[in-house]
Formats: sequence, C-alpha cells, structure tokens
Amino acid sequence: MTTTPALSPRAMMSLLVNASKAMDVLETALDLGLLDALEPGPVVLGELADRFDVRPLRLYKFLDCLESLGFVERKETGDDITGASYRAVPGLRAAVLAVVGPGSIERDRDRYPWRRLHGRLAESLRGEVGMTDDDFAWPPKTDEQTAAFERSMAVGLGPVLEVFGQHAGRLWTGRQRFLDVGGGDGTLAARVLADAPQLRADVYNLPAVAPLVEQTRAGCVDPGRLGFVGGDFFAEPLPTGYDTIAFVRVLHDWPNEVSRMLVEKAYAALPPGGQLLICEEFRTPDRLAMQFFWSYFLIGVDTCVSRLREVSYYTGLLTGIGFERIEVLPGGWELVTARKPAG
Ligand SMILES: C[S@@+](CC[C@H](N)C(=O)[O-])C[C@H]1O[C@@H](n2cnc3c(N)ncnc32)[C@H](O)[C@@H]1O
Repeated sequence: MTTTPALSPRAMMSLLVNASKAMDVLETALDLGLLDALEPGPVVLGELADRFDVRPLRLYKFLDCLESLGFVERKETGDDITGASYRAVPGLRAAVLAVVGPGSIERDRDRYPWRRLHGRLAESLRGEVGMTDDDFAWPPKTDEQTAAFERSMAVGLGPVLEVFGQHAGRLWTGRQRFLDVGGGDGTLAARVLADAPQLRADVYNLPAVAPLVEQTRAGCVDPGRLGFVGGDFFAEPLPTGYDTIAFVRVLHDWPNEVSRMLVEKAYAALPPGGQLLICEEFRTPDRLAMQFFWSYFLIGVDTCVSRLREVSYYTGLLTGIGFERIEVLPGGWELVTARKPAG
C-alpha cells in the first residue's frame, strides 16, 4: 500500500479545524464494524452498503472523510461509485480502539487541567499564566497527585512492557538484582519478574510512592521478589548492590545536566560489568505526535522539561561517561543497553 504524501499546511489546517467531526466518523466506523471490513480489504462500496444496510452515496461521502485523513485507499475504475473499492491502512482499527476504547491514554490525559491554558497560551508563554502546584506539581507534591500521576504513567507503559518482554532473555540471563529508578508504581518491575524467575527487583522512588508499589506487589507473580527503596535521586547517590539499573521515562523529564548527573550516579552505583537500561520515547515524528498532550500541557509547567531526545544523545552520553557495549535494541520503543566495563 502506498503511503499518503504529507498534506499541505492549508489542507492540514482544514482537517484540524474539523477534528471533532473526524473523530465522529472514526468512532462511527468502529462502532458499525466498518473498520473490520475495510482493513483486510479491498472491499467494494456496493457490497459494503448492502452488508451494513446503508445508502451507497452516503457511504461514499463517509469513506471520502476517511480517505481525506489518509486512513483508506480508494480505487475507482468507472463511473459507478458502487464499484469503487477501499482498503484501510493496516492497524487503523486497533489505533481507533486505543484512543476511544477502554484504557485510552488520551482520555486519561484529558483529566489534567489543560483548559487553564486554553485560549491563554500567549500569556502562558510569557509566564503570566501557568499551572499552580494544586493543578499539577512536578514532581508531584501531595499523595493524591502522586497516585494520579503514577496511574497515568502506568496507562502509557505498553511499549515499555513490550520491549522489555521482547528482549527478556538477553536482559536478564545471569542477572540477580534490578533497580528501576523512578520506577513509578512498580508495574514494569513486576512484569520483569514474571520473565526472570531468578531476579529480585526494587523500585527506587520518592517515599510517597511506597503505598502504590505495595499495591502492585499484591498482584505481582512473586511479591517476595519485589521491593521498594524510598529516596530522592537529587539528594543522595543511587543505592548499590544491583547489577542492573534502569531509567524508564525518567531522563526525558530533566535538562541535559540533570540527566547526565543521573547516568553518572548509575555508573557509580553499578558493579563492574553492571548493566544500564534506558527506555523512553526517543524522538521520531510519530512519538512527537503521541506526546502532543504533554507538549501542550507542560507549556504551563516550568519545573518539568519533557524533552524527547534522539537516541544518539543517549548513546553519546553513555560513551562519554565510560559505558561500553552500548546497543539500541529494537521495539515499539527502543531500549538502550550499556555495560560498565568489567575490568
Ligand atoms: C515520568 S515518571 C516515569 C515512571 C515510570 N518509570 C514509567 O515509565 O511509568 C518519572 C518518575 O520519576 C520519579 N521521580 C521524580 N523525581 C524523583 C526523585 N527526585 N527521586 C526519585 N524518583 C523521582 C517520579 O516519582 C516518577 O515515578
């Protein structure tokens, strides 16, 4: 299937201003079952109209909406529109379901008070308007904020769980103790334990997060192997005794000098031959699009950087600090692995 060429700015603006209508089309296509029919395609319009008991000419216009979004490809060989054939781009149904169905990241993000900035972005850019600590504090200040934020993070952990699972064999063979720095509510650590029966994992996080990790322990495959170490990575060195340390969606929250400081602390804490793992959404057009909510919302938050970096930034940083055997493992999100020299 050919990929749709990038739209002109004018055409893109027309789609954006009609975004809520586009969502209406997509949700309807999902609910009717049209996406199930279109994705394996090609399927001709007359047959679709019969199958879904809709009027062909109306369906033609409906499918034009999907085509304008780049979501279906159409072949029309003659004047009879009922002979036009359609096929949806691969993954469309799953993508629509991910956004409008249960567990939607977008719906979770919509709970944040982004409306405080809406229509007032110019003032926000000048620093006259922004989130108060009650709206959104970074790092979270109250127990409620902590719980809400960590829950939000766990909702978007899918690509991380996937890439850690995909490479479990090579990550954990011969490893005994894993420290997940800024490891949220422990969802990743718990998942890793399911893949590595010999491993013990600790989440290192601000003390306020302890009760959330405790809840995760309860549902963990082997609660005895999941622990929590309360601490503040600004105030102290990272704890020692772990042969693997991970930063997952932690470094991108901070400016370069802070992320360097954290990676240096990990280097100091690891034993010779120890393994460092970095996973976050390294910058690509797709991931920047997925990050749109945070890019917008965090305009009003000075304490959080939210910086999608290219993977080459991290490979360069790791080399500079002295790590070796730096690899970028493939996945929905890539996983960077590196070793502290054994000698
Ligand atoms: C963006 S979240 C990522 C959570 C988790 N790794 C994930 O990907 O779902 C950043 C994490 O860093 C933790 N954190 C922030 N400041 C910290 C600090 N000073 N010391 C330790 N952890 C901190 C937060 O509590 C949070 O769990």
